[in-house]
Amino acid sequence: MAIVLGPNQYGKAEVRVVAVDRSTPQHSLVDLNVSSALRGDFSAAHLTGDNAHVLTTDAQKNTVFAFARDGISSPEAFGLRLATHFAGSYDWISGARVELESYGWDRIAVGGAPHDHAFRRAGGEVRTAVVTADGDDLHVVAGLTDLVVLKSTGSEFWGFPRDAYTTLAETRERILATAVTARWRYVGSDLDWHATYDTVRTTMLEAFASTHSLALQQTLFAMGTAVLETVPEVAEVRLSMPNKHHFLQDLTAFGLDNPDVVYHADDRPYGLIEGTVLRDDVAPAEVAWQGTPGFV
Ligand SMILES: O=c1[nH]c(=O)c2[nH]c(=O)[nH]c2[nH]1
Repeated sequence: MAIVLGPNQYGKAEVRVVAVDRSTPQHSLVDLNVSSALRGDFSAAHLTGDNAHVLTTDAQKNTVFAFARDGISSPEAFGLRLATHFAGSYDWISGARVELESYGWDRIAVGGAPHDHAFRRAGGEVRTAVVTADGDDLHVVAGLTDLVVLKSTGSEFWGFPRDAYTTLAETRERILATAVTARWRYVGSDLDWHATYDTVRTTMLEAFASTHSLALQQTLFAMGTAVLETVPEVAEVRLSMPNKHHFLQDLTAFGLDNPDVVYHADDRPYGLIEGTVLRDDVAPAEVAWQGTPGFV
């Protein structure tokens, strides 16, 4: 029996970088959380503490700030620049994974006009990107987290089996609410990242709204399908959608009826519906997802 080093990667996690564009009186800013991880032959550092192959995590952090000096056009483009730089920097580095979160800032309206240099953090939703350089291959997975949506009708749930522990009543009318976490993998690494992101996000929202839902699972598949039908550059969509239950509150103790008016928004437990929707003619690329924890 021998004990050997298995797969490994290392880098700097959660570099918080804010880049301000002051080139016109109307400033704009990009606010990112960037994590880099290098892959390659780092066995000596692990086995003997020989750091000759270790491009320091401190240098990786510095690279993020230095590259930001040139401006950040999009999380995807910035991630591609970093990943190709790291993967090409030494011959023992075979690849790099760069994960980015992008926090939105909206202009504060003053007297109804958008202010030039005062901003309000946009809602809880976060745009994400994961760029992986694997040898000469580049993979871009874009995404979002915490896109919270609700439908006040157009959702039913019935027809499920009733075992000894099933107490849930069938319903033809319920609130459907979820916080979408989605990641989608692009084929190609030279897209209009902002426009494509906006199209995917809008398509998911429209599919959520317009699908008459018989299950959150059906809504998930409809959302993924709509994205693949609308954006040919997307190869697969992975979705994680908690079922944010809204239970009709019993008001009979107060002599009141409740004809689908008053609900208890329960925060936990929640159903967790997760799935992948993909084209069957596109080659899988598991390396694009390596290091991304959880279902998506
Ligand atoms: O859309 C739903 N899917 C389920 O799998 C499920 N299970 C449950 O209790 N309620 C729901 N709703």
